[in-house]
Amino acid sequence: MTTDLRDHLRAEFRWTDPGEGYLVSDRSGWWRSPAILAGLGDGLADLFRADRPTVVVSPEVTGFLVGPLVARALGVGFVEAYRAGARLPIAEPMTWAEVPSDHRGKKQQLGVRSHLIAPHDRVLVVDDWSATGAQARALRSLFPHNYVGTAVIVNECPPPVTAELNLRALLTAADIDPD
Ligand SMILES: O=P(O)(O)OC[C@H]1O[C@H](OP(=O)(O)OP(=O)(O)O)[C@H](O)[C@@H]1O
Repeated sequence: MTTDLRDHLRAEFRWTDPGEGYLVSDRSGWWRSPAILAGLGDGLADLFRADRPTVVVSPEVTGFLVGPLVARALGVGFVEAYRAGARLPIAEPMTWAEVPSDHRGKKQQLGVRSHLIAPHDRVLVVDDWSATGAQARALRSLFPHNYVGTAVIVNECPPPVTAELNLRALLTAADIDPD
């Protein structure tokens, strides 16, 4: 099944050329595909099932789409990690982490509602993509003793970052190479 899922992910991914000297990823075909949507939760969950996560945490906004699929596949709950300044302030107490510099070189803050992660929780971070590992590293810093690893669809991080963050992925950069 995972081989099928990987094939579908490769087939439905596009690079878009906005004409400004760089390509941008178009991941919308993944969500539009019934086969991918049906298989993605289990596909990503299987990367960490043996580690027995008890909760999934994902950064907005695409993580809010992928994370719940994985949580459902694992039979656990889901916690949103919000980007500071992206919306009206959240009323409940939050714990914030600095995101030193993401793949666009922009500083950000990611926060979760403080009461949602318990001391015994085993936290799996889920996202669609890891470019530099900045989101995963920031989230790990919020619960360093609870962090199990990060599951993503595409991992572009170099091996030392992949190992440091225990990143596991369905595709590598080579799978979606535009050349
Ligand atoms: O490994 P990093 O360097 O942290 O980069 C990975 C992040 O980049 C993308 O988010 P993007 O900023 O494109 O926002 P999106 O969630 O709105 O797609 C992706 O969804 C990850 O959250």
